[in-house]
Amino acid sequence: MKTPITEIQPQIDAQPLKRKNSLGSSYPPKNIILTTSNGTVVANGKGTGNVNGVATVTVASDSTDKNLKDKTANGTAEVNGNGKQMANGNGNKRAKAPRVRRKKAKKENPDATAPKGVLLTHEIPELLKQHNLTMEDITNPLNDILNDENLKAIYNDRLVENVKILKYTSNGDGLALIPNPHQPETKKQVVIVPFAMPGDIVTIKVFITKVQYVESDLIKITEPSPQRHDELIRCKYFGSCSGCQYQQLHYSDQLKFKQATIVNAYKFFAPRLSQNGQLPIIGETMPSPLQYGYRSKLTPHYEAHRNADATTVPNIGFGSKGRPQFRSDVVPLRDYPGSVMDIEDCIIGTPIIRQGMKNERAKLAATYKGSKKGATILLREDTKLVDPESETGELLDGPLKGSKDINGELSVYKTEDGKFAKTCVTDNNATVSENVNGIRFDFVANEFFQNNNSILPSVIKYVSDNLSIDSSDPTNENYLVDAYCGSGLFSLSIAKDVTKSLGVEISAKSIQFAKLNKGLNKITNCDFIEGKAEKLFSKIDFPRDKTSVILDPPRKGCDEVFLKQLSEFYPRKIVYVSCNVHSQARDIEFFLNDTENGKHYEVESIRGFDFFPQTHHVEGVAVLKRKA
Ligand SMILES: C[S@@+](CC[C@H](N)C(=O)[O-])C[C@H]1O[C@@H](n2cnc3c(N)ncnc32)[C@H](O)[C@@H]1O
Repeated sequence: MKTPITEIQPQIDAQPLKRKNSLGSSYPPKNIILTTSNGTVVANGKGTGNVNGVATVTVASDSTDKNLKDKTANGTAEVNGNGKQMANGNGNKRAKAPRVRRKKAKKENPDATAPKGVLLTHEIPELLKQHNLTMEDITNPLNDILNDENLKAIYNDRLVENVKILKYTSNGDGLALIPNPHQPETKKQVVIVPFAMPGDIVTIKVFITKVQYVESDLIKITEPSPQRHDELIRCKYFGSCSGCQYQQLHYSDQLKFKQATIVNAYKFFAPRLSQNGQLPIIGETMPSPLQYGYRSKLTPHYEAHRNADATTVPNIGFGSKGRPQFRSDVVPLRDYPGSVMDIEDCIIGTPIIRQGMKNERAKLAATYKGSKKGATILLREDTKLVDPESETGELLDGPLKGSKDINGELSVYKTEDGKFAKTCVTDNNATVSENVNGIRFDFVANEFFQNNNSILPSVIKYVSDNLSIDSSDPTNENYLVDAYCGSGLFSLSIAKDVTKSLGVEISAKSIQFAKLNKGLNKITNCDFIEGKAEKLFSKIDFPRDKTSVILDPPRKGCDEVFLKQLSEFYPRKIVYVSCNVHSQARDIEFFLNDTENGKHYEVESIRGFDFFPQTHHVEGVAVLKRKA
């Protein structure tokens, strides 16, 4: 039996309380806490409800709320201004508010120069500016959505038609504006649509809401962009596999979009240089000689089975990007639990890497007995020089090793010119070789080495041409500093034109191989030291006016300590090679504006190199020279 209400103080409205969400509209909250005879007093679990007064009520002794029942039998409970409840009955026990945890959205705090960081700090604000919108106009009430199933249903899992894709993100995803489903008249949402491109009009399915944007799957292209040429798509996994974004584009358009990525990177991350007219026009992107069949390393993987005893061979391949459907009529995708797609072949891989993938998949299928763990399979090309003098095709760089086919035969690919024999190595710790311009580079299979051999000769030539090394007169002295040198690619490639070079690299293994490669190629004028790039400056005794510097840092770029020391050293020329044009732009902005000698430099040129055709990636090469 319910105990009757003894008192309701006038401060509180006995009408059902409604919670206001941050969009300003009311809807019934989930947690009904107290029941009165004249109405329902409602507050949410954490007591953040819209309760403006204090209510003292007798709590039903048969309340279904266990907390209240236990703690406040025969007593009264107060709802204070914050919606918190306190018992003050004769048991003198204070009832705790029911513990209903409110879900809180996780804060997204990515590195500013990573794709998500670029999206949040630059691409979305720019889009809003171009469409006269404020951040408030597109902000989603994520905390409310997470705590309310009705609201969640309104926001997520919905089809939106006639979405016009406005631009590409730096990650190669389409970006658009759509009406906010809860307040379509007044508010909008920024939506990310992988595989859609600027100019497409599409149907999408929104599947998740974040504070500043929503993510969606591309369902249908109702009106293709004039630049879209789906007939160019060569891979049956394109449009679901997360590896490629640009297969539907003519190659010349891929290069243009990559040029635009660099333009944006400098606009976003070098605003002072941009505004002061201190940047050159971004050059055309240098094409890759091979647009498919170029990748000398792939790392397909598989996930652990949810049921550890299951012996079904898992999907082996690459991650899928959502669950798009726009190509489902072309490629019926095998149902894949988890996010890894079953990929039999990857056509951006070199011939021997593709063969290795086939071999390793077959091997796993034949031997798989269930596993609690997933794994990554390394597929790395190993290139051995064939002795041009030998009629039997003897090798010069040691024996062949690597992935075998199902008959146990080592798979070998011989290049058409007969110069090289290639295998696919799967052992992470094996030593492999690569040959660039006749120079042999050995390195450990899972350590860094550039992945597109076909473009390396033109990259090395471009870097070398821009170092201002004048080797026409042998009495000229030219010095080279190779920061982040890996296993010596640039130093050793340019060694013949310089008096002396010094490379620095943090990976002990890579340095060990840089030294070995120097010996293998009978090069004597290159030194290598292991350590952080800053360590370099205490070791350099090269004359600064005759020294050029190559920088080729990892994605995060250089740190400020290094850039300050570089500026103090004051070399005649700097060529900055980067796989992340955003951190490159940030570093160049810092170097020119915020280091001691930065003001004495100018940016001579910036252009991209297409190391990864069919994908959004672009390598940037920027050249800095001293003004005098
Ligand atoms: C993009 S790779 C370039 C390697 C080489 N230039 C090449 O083309 O083969 C970047 C290299 O920087 C190295 N590295 C990362 N952080 C470093 C640091 N603080 N100081 C020196 N080297 C670093 C990595 O080990 C990696 O080999």
